[in-house]
Amino acid sequence: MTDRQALFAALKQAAAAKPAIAPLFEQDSGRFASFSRRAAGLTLDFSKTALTTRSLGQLLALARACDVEGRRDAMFGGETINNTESRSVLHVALRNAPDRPIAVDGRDVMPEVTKELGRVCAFAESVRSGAVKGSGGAGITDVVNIGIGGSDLGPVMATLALAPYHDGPRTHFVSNVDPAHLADTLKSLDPATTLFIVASKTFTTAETMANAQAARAWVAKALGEAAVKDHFCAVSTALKHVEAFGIGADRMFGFWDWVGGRYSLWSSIGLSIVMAVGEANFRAFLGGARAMDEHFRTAPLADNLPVLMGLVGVWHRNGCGYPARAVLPYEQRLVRLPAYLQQLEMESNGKSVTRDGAPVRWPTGPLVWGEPGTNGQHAFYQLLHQGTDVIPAEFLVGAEGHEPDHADMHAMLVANCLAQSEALMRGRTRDQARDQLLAMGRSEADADRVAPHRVFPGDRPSVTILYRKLDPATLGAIIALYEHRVFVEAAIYDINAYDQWGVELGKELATAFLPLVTGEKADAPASTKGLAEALRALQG
Ligand SMILES: O=P(O)(O)OC[C@H]1O[C@H](O)[C@H](O)[C@@H](O)[C@@H]1O
Repeated sequence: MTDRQALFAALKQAAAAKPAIAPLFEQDSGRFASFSRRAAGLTLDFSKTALTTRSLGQLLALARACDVEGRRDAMFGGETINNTESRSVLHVALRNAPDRPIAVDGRDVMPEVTKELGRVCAFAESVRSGAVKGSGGAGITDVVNIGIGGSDLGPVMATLALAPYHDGPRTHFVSNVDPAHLADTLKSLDPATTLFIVASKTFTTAETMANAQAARAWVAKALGEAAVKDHFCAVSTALKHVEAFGIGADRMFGFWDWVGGRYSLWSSIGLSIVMAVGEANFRAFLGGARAMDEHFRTAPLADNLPVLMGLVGVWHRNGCGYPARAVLPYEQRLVRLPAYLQQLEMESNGKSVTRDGAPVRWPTGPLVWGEPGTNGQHAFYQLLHQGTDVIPAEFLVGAEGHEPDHADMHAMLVANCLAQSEALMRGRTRDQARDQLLAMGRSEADADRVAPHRVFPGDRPSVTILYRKLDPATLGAIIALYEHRVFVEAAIYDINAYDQWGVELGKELATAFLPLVTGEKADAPASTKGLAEALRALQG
């Protein structure tokens, strides 16, 4: 058995003796080349970390000891690696070449995957062309995806990311059970030209069902009950529930229990994406992910982008003890990437027991958060540069934008991205701060007083992901890179990344507390009763 505790202890030891990052570039002029790798149109630069050839070697040995390759092959081979739900984990099948079989329980899933993708694309294209009409004969101008979690975040993130490729109906997303979300969305829509996609793997999620019923009532009120069938379609694994809602099998698009919710945007859950950007772009998106899958499956560990990104994550979390990481896309259209990654990474690797149910004895997934640059620079970067915690940063930036008339602004964007990783690493000493103040004409006394506030400790690590342009294939490769990075970290932590029992307790209590909130029931735990009573007292 792998003695992970000993391996993590050794990693901590190595991290305790880690060198300062900036001088590593002085000692080795080839550091960028040695500590960056390219695949599937992406370049991963991890040279601005404290990793050395030696500590990287140690991390690669850790990956081997934890059998990352064996686990990876088990996933691609359709084995039941989600052991608490007894399921395979096969989002990779959704973008696999149709002629390469992947078997679950001895049966090739590729024919059904290919067929369902064909149905999704055909339906989306007929909505886009105007062939699918509303009940009154008008074409569809607006599509509203009703879903939450994995049935929302992926499509939201991807449709925003691919805005330059939109040539279909406008897409909207309603997720929150707060009725404000639906109300604000419907305000500008015409029921006669609106199509709702009810997206839910289980078709039992309370928020989604409440929003779907409210949307259904909105359509029925405006157009009559008979119109509902023309204004709804569904994406789910639960045909019976979909039929009970009143959506026919021809308007239901399926997927399978071996697709986790947070890994599902490649499946029929991507219907809203196809509506927005069309079949060819969606297939290019799948193609980008497929290229990353091929790379992850076949490249040696030392050249393997998801493996290296996972190892950098483990180095920072378990070696250096950093509690969080920031995702900082210098790409406005990736505005929802951090939220998407929060679900992908934190719902997958926010676990405290090993696959066998024993308490883990090492930290698992970190807190993930972020915002696009340059906006974040004018908000929270202060803490990244001068706060008391070191928070490794992950920058993403493209060589080109989609606005050729504004290449000058794109150049500013890129310069800011490069400046931030350099500033985090380089820092500024007290003497440098003092000299700068003197050069600005401040008195010696003033310079002495202010200099400590202008010190940047530096030596703060980052990785940078570079790409040519955020096109569909590139987005696919980026998302697949992050998915496999989660996989690598989970393999090293020996946890099951594919269940999410931690979301259950709150849901159970919400159901139990509803009568308390509506005033039908008075007894409740003392800790909650006071809040419920105070809220009721505040009601107008
Ligand atoms: O797609 P659904 O079945 O409606 O599930 C939507 C979401 O809800 C759950 O609470 C899970 O935490 C998520 O992993 C899931 O994506």
